[in-house]
Amino acid sequence: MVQAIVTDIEGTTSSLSFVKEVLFPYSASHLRDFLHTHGQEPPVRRLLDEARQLDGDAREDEQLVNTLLRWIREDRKFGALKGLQGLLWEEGYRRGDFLGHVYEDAARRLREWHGRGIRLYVYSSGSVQAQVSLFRHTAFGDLTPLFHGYFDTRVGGKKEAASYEAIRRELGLPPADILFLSDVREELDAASSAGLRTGCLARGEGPPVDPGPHPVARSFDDVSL
Ligand SMILES: CSCCC(=O)C(=O)COP(=O)(O)O
Ligand SMILES: [Mg+2]
Repeated sequence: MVQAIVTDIEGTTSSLSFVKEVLFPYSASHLRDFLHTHGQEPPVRRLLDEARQLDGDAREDEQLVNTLLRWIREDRKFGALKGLQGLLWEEGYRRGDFLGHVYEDAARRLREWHGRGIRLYVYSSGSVQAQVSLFRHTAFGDLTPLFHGYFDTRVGGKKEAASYEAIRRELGLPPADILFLSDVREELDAASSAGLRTGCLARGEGPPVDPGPHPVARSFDDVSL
């Protein structure tokens, strides 16, 4: 019996285009201003130091900014970049520059599953801060009360079975009682290797999704527990 659902964001609860055409460009165009205003604050400094360690060449501030901008263009999933984006996007949400996109079927079924006592979690490459901000500011209101917890790449990469084993341990449930939802075959394969149930979202946005052996759903309405 499914007791917990762990969901990906981009391509699963939320559209690819929101992430690629709203969030990423926003972080690129606001990065310099954000660092100018907040660059001396301890959480930001820690993330900048972490980014500097990943790119030994980026000793000067300008070089580091250029490295971060390149990582955004290349969609790199480094924790330091994701942490900075999360802080920067939170400002954007609070200013009302955009809302977190969540598909209607996802918002509705997440509410239904929560009402049935199923524990809901998010696992995304976006930082925990970015995940919370997205679900707090949606067209369907604040969805954060629905979630028990959030995981980002601090628990490990999304294509590694060990990450799902760590999540399972944290949830304290048998793996077969946990359903992982994603639009990326390699993530589903990794979750399945750790013994989790899987569901592949193929929403028809962007390049065709390869479901492999995983049950396919065109929306959360098709997800069977
Ligand atoms: C938390 S919204 C931003 C998502 C993001 O930064 C990203 O890289 C997409 O990651 P996902 O694991 O949700 O596909
Ligand atoms: Mg995804």
